[in-house]
Amino acid sequence: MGEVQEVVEMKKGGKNRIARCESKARLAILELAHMMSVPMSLMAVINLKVPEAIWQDGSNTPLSAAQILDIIRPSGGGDAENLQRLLRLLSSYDIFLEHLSSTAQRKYSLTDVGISLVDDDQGLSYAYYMLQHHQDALMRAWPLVGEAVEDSTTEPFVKANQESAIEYYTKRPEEMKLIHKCFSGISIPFMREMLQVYDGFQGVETVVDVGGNSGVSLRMIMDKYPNVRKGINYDLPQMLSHALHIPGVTHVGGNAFESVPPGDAIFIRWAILGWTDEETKLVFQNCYKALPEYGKLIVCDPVLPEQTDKSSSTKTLLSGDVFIMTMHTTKSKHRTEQQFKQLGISAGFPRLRVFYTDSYFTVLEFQK
Ligand SMILES: C[S@@+](CC[C@H](N)C(=O)[O-])C[C@H]1O[C@@H](n2cnc3c(N)ncnc32)[C@H](O)[C@@H]1O
Repeated sequence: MGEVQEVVEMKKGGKNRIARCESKARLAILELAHMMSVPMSLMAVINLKVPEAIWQDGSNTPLSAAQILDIIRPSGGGDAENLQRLLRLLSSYDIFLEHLSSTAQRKYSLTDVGISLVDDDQGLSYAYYMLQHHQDALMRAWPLVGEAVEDSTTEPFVKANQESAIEYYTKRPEEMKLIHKCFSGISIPFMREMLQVYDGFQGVETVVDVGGNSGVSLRMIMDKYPNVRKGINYDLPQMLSHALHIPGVTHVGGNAFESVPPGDAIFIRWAILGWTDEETKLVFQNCYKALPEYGKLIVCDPVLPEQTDKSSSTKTLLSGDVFIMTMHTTKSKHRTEQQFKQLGISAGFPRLRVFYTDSYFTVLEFQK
């Protein structure tokens, strides 16, 4: 049998189909099957405070697993060989940089990705996003993801935990604290970068941040734009417990599905993904009512590409979409630019300008 004929037979499902499956395809499946080792190992090194042990206030000196163990367990104990196994795996995912000596001794420093896990001077880092995404309640919901297909009336999180995420976390202040740290840890670096390139807050006096949480985005907007003299941080009452004291900012508890306070510009960052199309339309209509003529609704949300390619940004956006389907309502979602445009039009916003300022979040400016 010729080679082409063999491939045709294989694709048709001949009896030796699996045996003849290309080695690249077999490897791809094994990589996916082992994928869980990656986030779990990353969680382990974060919990063991390995990034801080290597970072040491910026020295980032390469250390062996045994040296790291001496720092994280000063009273002794621990298994250096097993720690090294985690470090090797995570080096292959660009968290650590492996330094292999001629005597086969391995040492590890942090890459840029690894450095993003170390707390900054405000006590924030990307580690909290990682920790929050693997909290126990979420880990209980993951095995039920397929049920979002079979019965989309109840989200997997509720099936696993018998209550919605907001009800669950409101009762657990320690876990809620982690969520707030996760939000700020993600939002501050994004806002810093966005404010360098997006100037849509010029000439605006009052900004309402819908779903603003701690108010940290408003603080950064007002620091950069002194013309914004009044900020209203509008969030669900139970989410305002960690609101910051910021001169010029009033924290208002309320539900955007019911109403939105008036302002010259309304900002909604990283909240729409948690809403269904109907809920988003409702909030957009409330924003439309709350804005003056030519007022702006400025949205920052993940925006899906139309084409499904294999880039890491597409993979991250699509895996985030499945996360939201599992943990929020099954019909909350990441959207394409076209879907956002249609939602804007359905609520009365005729114009949309899109600014791709970051590889994950996009700025969408709807004008009344
Ligand atoms: C992922 S967090 C983002 C927080 C903040 N905007 C940021 O970028 O860090 C989403 C926020 O939207 C708020 N939110 C969700 N639904 C809301 C609603 N119906 N009305 C007001 N706020 C809401 C949540 O309480 C939460 O604080």
